Amino acid sequence: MTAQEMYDWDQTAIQTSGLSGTMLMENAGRSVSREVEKKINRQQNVIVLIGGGNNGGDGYVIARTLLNHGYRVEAWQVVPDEKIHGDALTHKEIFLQSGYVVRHTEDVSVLGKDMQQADVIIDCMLGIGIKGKLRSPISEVVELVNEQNAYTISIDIPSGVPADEGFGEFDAVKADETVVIAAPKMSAFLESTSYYYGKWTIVEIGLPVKLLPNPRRQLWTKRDASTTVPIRAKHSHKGSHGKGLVIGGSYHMPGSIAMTARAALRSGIGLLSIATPTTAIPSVAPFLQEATFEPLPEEQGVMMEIDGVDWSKYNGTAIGMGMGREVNASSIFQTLFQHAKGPVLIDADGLYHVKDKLMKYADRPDPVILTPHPGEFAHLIDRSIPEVMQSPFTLTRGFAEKYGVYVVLKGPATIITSPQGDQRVELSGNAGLAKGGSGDVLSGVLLALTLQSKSVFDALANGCMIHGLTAERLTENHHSTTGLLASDLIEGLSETFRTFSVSM
Ligand SMILES: NC(=O)C1=CN([C@@H]2O[C@H](COP(=O)(O)OP(=O)(O)OC[C@H]3O[C@@H](n4cnc5c(N)ncnc54)[C@H](O)[C@@H]3O)[C@@H](O)[C@H]2O)[C@@H](O)CC1
Ligand SMILES: [K+]
Repeated sequence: MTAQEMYDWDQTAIQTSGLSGTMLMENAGRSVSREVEKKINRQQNVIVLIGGGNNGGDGYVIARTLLNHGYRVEAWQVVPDEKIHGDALTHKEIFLQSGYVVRHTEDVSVLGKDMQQADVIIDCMLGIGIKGKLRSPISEVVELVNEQNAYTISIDIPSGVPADEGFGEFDAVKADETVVIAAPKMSAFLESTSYYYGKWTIVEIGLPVKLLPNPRRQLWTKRDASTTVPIRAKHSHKGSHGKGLVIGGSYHMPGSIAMTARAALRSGIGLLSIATPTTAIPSVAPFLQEATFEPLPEEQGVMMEIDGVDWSKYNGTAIGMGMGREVNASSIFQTLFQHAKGPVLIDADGLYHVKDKLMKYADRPDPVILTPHPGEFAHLIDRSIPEVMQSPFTLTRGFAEKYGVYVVLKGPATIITSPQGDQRVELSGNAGLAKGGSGDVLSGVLLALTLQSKSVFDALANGCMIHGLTAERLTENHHSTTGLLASDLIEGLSETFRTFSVSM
């Protein structure tokens, strides 16, 4: 969610449900404490750092709850008294009237000395209300926190991190973990900000789900996948699972198309054919006994055209992997969009070629799916990679709506956007995927699932999850993130599918 969506949810709840701000703050503090108590023990010295807004108010509830439960806690208010007001002031008073002591000092170095004795720091200085550069004294305290060895748990957001996307430079607490209140904010998913969160978990604080504003963004979970990954019917035949065509490869680059094809086969596609230059076939064929071939006319090892393909045989296509940049793209994409039936997935070199052709073709009745990494997406929209990384949600939504396409923006948090602008974020995977070939594998998984699912959107989210979970599982067992190869992923897919459904 964005900060504004959070405030709207909060306000609607308070105005219409009868819940008050102080009740929600009590709930938040208690839910967070329950989570924090899993990580700390009563011998440890805990410091709660309290700022001037409602994040600080949560801090007062957390400090009181932990003290009531017998933990060793010091509550440090890091802003002057006049900054504390509203619900936060109410909870400060409850804290004091419970017989507990608030510490504050004009001199940050006194707090610094105290922090050196701390085993755990709970950071409740700033949440979604941060505006602009950090001001004193919080700026100094943030610096101090980051110098300590203490285990740091931030509440809602590591203090200093902006809630929303679109921000550049900032200073912030580097948390070991973050307990997120009610719903993850956009910055939990961006490469430049997610690092500050450490590991994060979400706590529920009693905001009525029915009053949730619809952000049209959803975190895709295993539970979502388990109800939507296609189940193979007992009496199905090969034709019911899709007849896919993958177009790509070249004499010098035959491997990527082979990986896409093999991944599609391992993801349950019914029939698969590979359209690739004639001279590339001998090097690809031995890995793909289950596939058939559409030999393409070529010049110097790259495909020239795809006019000879028998389109009536296929109901879905993936194009681009290893096709090279020297091809006659205009002719190839014209033929493709004129004749290909069913979904068309465009990846890798295909994305390079399709840039100025999208306007013309995206109004086809069947879905078009683009699967760029940030570099490829930056090229597509004429922006820099840092700009893409700073605002991936807004930029992909704008693009998908403009061209009427699905976009799968790949990364540690993969963002999947529908032509209507609905978005899903998928978080599985690890550094083992940051290698050549893993994108080719993903394309194959996505093509196969798209042809077997009722919903393209579900297929894309599930495909990303299965791909990522496979990497996680393989690196837990035999492999390392260093040594994991894209081809290992393909062989690992089968096992991942087993975990998802009984008869897939
Ligand atoms: N439904 C909700 O949204 C709920 C939110 N709660 C908490 O409330 C937080 C939001 O509260 P607020 O809106 O009061 O915002 P914050 O508590 O995040 O911050 C506002 C305070 O920070 C100061 N500040 C802003 N920018 C600063 C900067 N650059 N340097 C130094 N100080 C700065 C402001 O002067 C103000 O005192 C959430 O993050 C969450 O922790 C909970 O209390 C429960 C309910
Ligand atoms: K915080």
